[in-house]
Amino acid sequence: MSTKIAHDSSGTAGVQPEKKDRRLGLGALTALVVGSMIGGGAFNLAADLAQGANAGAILIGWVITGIGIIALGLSFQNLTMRRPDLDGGVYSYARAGFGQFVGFNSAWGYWLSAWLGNVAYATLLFSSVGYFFPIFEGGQNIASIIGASIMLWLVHSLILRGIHEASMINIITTIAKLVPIFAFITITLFFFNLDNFTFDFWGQGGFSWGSVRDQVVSTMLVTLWVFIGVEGAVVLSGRARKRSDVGKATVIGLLGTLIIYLLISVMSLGLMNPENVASASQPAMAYLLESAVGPWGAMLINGGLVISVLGAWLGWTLLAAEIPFVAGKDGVFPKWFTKENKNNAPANALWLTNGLIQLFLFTFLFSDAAYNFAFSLASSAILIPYAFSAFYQVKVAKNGIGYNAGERRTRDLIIGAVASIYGIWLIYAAGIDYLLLTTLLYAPGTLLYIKAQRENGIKTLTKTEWIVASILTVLAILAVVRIVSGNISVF
Ligand SMILES: NC(=[NH2+])NCCC[C@H](N)C(=O)O
Repeated sequence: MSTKIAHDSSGTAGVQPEKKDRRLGLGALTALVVGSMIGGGAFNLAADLAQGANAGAILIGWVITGIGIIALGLSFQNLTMRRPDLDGGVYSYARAGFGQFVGFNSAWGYWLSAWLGNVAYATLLFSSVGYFFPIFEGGQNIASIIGASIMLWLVHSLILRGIHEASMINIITTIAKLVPIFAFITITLFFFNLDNFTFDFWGQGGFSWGSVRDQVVSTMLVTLWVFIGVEGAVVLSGRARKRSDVGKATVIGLLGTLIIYLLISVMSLGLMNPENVASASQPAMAYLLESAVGPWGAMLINGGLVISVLGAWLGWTLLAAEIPFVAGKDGVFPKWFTKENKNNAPANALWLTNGLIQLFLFTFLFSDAAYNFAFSLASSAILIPYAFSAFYQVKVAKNGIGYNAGERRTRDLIIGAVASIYGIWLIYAAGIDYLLLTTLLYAPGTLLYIKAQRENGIKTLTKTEWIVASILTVLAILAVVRIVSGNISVF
């Protein structure tokens, strides 16, 4: 993954700093865009989808996600073009369009999602390591927590020393993830059994609107999770050698990723019936391939996963520290977050981020589906920054912000509208429980916002800010009540 947030320390990177002006052809660019979205989610995708849905609903889920994500991706691309001055990443659109408080919450949500995603990566990583070293089996036992903690602080110290993502690391991890995934798709093609795929196609023995709707809804946080990173992927398209390739690379990259995900889920359901896919051990892709070709299949996938997730972990840690750092510089987060060490690493932001990850690693002990829980939270948390970016796209197109006089804007308006509808639909689909949990994570943010505003010389919240903050707090309390009373099963 990669982002447009440029940290002003590129000259001091410990590992080859990436050249800013490296231009790419369409092929290389597409690989980069695809590779930046695929991290770990792909490797357990089939099981995560099959847990709540059968083939028919899964296909519908992909159609909705495809339309929504492409609209969102194109919105990000358009916003990059119309507002080149906003280089703080995703949250800066929310702020430009809807003010400081919305900007703050978008940065907060994006940050939450970034590190919660790494919690998910930790358990996924160790479930794969557990294939080779059974002591870690399952990826969420005490050994895995210790292993993940060591990894966490290793990455931490590397970043404190000033390491950046190097293009070499990107190339290696991109190959390491794409080769096993393509191998999986190609091999399972030969084992595809239409009877498996059509088995109980609509679930519950036949089609019914209510059941299919519920199934589709159940896939939405999963399909979103695997597309997180789309905002950074789009920015990569800007590195096209030819100007005309920028838009093409975005669409081809997004469609390519969609097709890969679609094939992973379809091929898995062709291999065995939905119940068996759903109950495959984590990471499902490894065990599905093993069932077809024997142990080397699992080795290939698990090996690829380990490299892929390590790369993504590093990338998302850099980003997770970068978000509050940049927001701090913009006065949206407290100044505390802007502290750098002598290697120009955002030290305070990094310590807080990794400290929280460490804390959340302990939840593995109480959880029986740690990976699922963590990525669902990461997906829910990112809804605010994504939705407000989509809303801003509508605003930009409607008011002609950054457009030449007389330039046509209808297409962009439609794209923004579709992305906005997708965003709102996701909020509905996330379900009340995840929304309540998310408010629990958003509510404490308000305290930081108040601090940041004080530093800006603004002593009181505005009336709207009070109202929103109060609603958040009430919902957060409700979340706690429901957790304590056992109505939301967190673990
Ligand atoms: N650490 C994170 N926040 N990762 C989010 C990116 C998830 C990515 N799309 C994946 O499938 O793995």
